[in-house]
Amino acid sequence: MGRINSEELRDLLKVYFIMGSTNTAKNPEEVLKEAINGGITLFQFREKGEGALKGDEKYALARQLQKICRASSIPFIVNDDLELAMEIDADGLHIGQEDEPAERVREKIGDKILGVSIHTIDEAEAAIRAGADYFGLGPIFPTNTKTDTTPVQGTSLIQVFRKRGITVPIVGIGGITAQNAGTVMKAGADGVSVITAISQAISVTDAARELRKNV
Ligand SMILES: Nc1nc(C(F)(F)F)ncc1COP(=O)(O)OP(=O)(O)O
Ligand SMILES: [Mg+2]
Repeated sequence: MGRINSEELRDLLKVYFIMGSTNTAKNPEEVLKEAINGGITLFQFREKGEGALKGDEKYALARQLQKICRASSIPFIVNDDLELAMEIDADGLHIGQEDEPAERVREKIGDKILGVSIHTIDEAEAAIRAGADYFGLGPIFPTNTKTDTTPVQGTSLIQVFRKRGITVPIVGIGGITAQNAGTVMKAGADGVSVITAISQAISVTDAARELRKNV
C-alpha cells in the first residue's frame, strides 16, 4: 500500500470532521452517519476532556464509528491514542507536540496517515523530517471546544508557511464554520477541521453540506 500521496490527502482533508462522545448531546453514531451524508471527506475520533469515555467503552465507540466510516469508505483517524489506533487498525493517527515524538510514532504506525498539530516553523520542519503526512494549524478562530489552546492565530500562520514554500497538506482547526471556511482555504489551507459546527448543528447533514460547498 505505501504512504498516502499528498494529492490524495489534500482531497481527504477538505471537510475533516472531528468528534468524540462529549461533542454532542445526540447519539455520536447518528451524528457521524448524518455528517457522512452531508459530504464530510475524513473523520477523526477524538475522545478527550471532561466526561470522555475510557478503556472498553472508548474502544467500543471507536469500533462502532470506524464501522460507519468503513461502510462509506471514509478514512478513520484516531486522535492521540496510538495503542487504540493500532488495536483497531485505524487509517491514521493525529498527534500534538505533547504526545509521543513523531519519529517514534512513525516507526510504530508504518504507512498509516500521520497528522501533527503545528504552531511554529520549527515544529513544522521537525514534523516533516519525522514523516508527518499533514499539519493541523490552529486555533484559527476562538473555540470553546479545546480549552488548552495556544493563542488564536487567524490565518496568518497558514500564509507564512505557504510563503516559505511549505507544501505539506495543511488543515485549519479552531472555530471554523461554513461562514469563515472560505478565508481559511484562501489563506492556503487544503481543508478545514470542524467539531462544533457539525456535531452541534440543528441539521448535521445540512451543516456538513454547507461546509463542503464552501471549501
Ligand atoms: N485533534 C486535532 N486534530 C487536528 C487536525 F489537524 F486533525 F485537524 N488538529 C489539532 C488537533 C488537536 O488535538 P488535541 O489532542 O486536542 O491537542 P494537541 O494538538 O495539543 O495534541
Ligand atoms: Mg493531542
